[in-house]
Amino acid sequence: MSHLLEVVDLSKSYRKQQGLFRQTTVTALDQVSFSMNAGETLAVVGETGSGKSTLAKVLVGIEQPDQGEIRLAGQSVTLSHYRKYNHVIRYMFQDAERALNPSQKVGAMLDDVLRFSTVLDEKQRQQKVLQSLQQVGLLDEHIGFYPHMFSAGQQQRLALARALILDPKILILDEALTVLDPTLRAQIVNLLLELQQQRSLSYLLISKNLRLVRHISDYCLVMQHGKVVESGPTEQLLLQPQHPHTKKLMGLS
Ligand SMILES: Nc1ncnc2c1ncn2[C@@H]1O[C@H](COP(=O)(O)OP(=O)(O)OP(=O)(O)O)[C@@H](O)[C@H]1O
Repeated sequence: MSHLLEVVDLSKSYRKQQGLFRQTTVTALDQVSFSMNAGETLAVVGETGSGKSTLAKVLVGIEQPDQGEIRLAGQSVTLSHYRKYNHVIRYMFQDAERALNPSQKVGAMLDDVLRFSTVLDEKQRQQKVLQSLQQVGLLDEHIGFYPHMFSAGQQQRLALARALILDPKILILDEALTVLDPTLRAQIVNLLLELQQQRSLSYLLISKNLRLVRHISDYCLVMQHGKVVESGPTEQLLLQPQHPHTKKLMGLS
């Protein structure tokens, strides 16, 4: 049977202007390959600039790869299908507060996602909005709130509701829990684990927090300069790191 997500030889470079006349090329992804199954959590770790966020952006179609292939349940995905597959992979941004439009009420914000990506009628959309708030522990009355009226933890829940409203199969958490204090982080992690069990959701967790990676991920990719330098089951990888970069991230060298 095919994997839920297969990434094959994905590469992406950026051109950077240096001064007036010089351009340099930065290789953000260099032939990255991996796969993941339904209900699994894959962590992507690596130092700043190793290509983690670029990988996330390519997966959700914000950036286009130069080369390589993304397959969802065995089917090759191209950007022209973005509207179709943006249901399947959703992205949860680093900073929930900044990612939420401050001038839009919660109900309208969630409704916009449905209006853009589904053919549901108004009543069905309203039901879906309420459902998505409830599943992350928010209340029906929150539809009339603006994002700034929420606490940091509630904003994180709201960002999660927006990411989940299209019933994705894969959720990318790009340092999404970094800004939270440990108590709030633990609450959101528990919620994520609950949702994963209920819906067989897969997470791609981008994090520098190796304790979190150890706690919630099944597999781990270690990236350096756009390449995957080590990968494997998280427990084993963190117990017996082989690559010098993994050891450095763990503070062992
Ligand atoms: N839009 C862009 N234009 C030019 N270069 C970029 C762009 N986005 C990323 N880069 C470069 O690509 C490389 C990979 O960046 P990326 O943000 O993917 O790394 P990262 O591992 O996510 O880093 P961090 O942990 O700091 O978020 C870096 O050298 C970065 O400077």
